[in-house]
Amino acid sequence: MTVQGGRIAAVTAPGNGSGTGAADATTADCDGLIMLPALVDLHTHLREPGDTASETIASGTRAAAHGGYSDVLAMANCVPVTDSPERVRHIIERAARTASCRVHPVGAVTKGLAGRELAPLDAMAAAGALMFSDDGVCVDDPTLLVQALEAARRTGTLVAQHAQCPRLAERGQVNAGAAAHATGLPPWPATGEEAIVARDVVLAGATGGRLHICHVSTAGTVEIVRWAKSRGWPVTAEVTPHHLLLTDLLTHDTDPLHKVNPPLRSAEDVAALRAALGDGTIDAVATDHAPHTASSKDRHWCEAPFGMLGLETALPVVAEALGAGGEPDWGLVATVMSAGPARIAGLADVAGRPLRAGEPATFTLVDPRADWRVDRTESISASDNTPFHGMTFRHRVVATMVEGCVTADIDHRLGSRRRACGR
Ligand SMILES: NC(=O)N[C@@H](CC(=O)O)C(=O)O
Ligand SMILES: [Zn+2]
Ligand SMILES: [Zn+2]
Repeated sequence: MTVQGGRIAAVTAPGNGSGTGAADATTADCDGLIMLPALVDLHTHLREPGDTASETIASGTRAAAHGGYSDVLAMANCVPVTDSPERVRHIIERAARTASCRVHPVGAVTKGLAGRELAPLDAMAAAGALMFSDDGVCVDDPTLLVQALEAARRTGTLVAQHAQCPRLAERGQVNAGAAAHATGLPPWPATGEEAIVARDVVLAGATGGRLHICHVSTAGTVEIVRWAKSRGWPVTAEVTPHHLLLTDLLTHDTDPLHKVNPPLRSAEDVAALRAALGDGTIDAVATDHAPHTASSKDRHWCEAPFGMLGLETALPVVAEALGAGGEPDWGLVATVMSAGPARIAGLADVAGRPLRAGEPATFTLVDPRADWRVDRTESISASDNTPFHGMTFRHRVVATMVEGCVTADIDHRLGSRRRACGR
């Protein structure tokens, strides 16, 4: 491939020379690597402002670039909450100065994520918010959700719901069933997710406002989303890499590294989630990258916060989950990690583009023979709460380019462009 002026100038077949040879073009030896459109994450927690000990826009987006991402949507549960046009603009301005990938703020649905009063959604959309979510908590009041969905329809945005019924999952810590029995910890039942999703898809259908379901974790939710889509309702859904690979068996050890919302579920749920990605019921993989400091995670399970890292390991984990130890369907991976999320966020003009001449040079390179052993001490994120520590993955992201600028390059294959871009 040849890149010029931030765009793909020519695509050459493997082993077929290096393109145009123009003086200002850069070529790199990528033989044996897989090239994908750079990834788009609908669900990242960057923690800035508020909790910069666990992550900053700079550290989180560096982790994103090393994970193959060109774009992340930054969730609103910062301190202060992203619940005003000023807060949206503040994040856009901070990202312009410090980020290694494009950052798109998510606006809160309710002021302070308190679930009582609608935030100024129209003004936040005008300021650049692409999506609205109270993620971390559920928008429990259906009248507020209806108003938010109406605002989403008016502004061409969408509402992402953290589906967790506050009453049904009130004290929930681990998946209901075997994990709750083995650990003695309070159960977090599938109904706590499914009851909210069933209600909300009806509201999306009634209002015509686009609804996105965050981190789907159960086979029952998959069925509800499938039903909603069959009715033509404006519903999309995401699944996390960890819910595609890990099961609730891991939580039996009560290591808070395995504590996440929603909880890790059963092997049957994992199988249903994989199948739903394959048949299009689930539209996207989203990391729900949730950094937490070592001191906050190094506590008894019940006192530790929910959440795990995701950006740096997402691609290898998804490749493993979908490829069963071999090569996954890379077309499917590109759809669910790049083009699909770009379309949902309204970024399809700039992200998730096909890799052909004339398109932006925005791609990621994957080594399919890396046998990469994840080591939490090498985390690029400011936190290291990965549940994949010590696991070996066949694939590894080795470089990322966004509009011709190198944003990650672990083997220095694309080195010359980094200097040209001043990053
Ligand atoms: N997923 C989590 O377990 N935690 C997230 C919040 C969320 O996504 O619900 C966080 O912000 O830490
Ligand atoms: Zn959530
Ligand atoms: Zn989240």
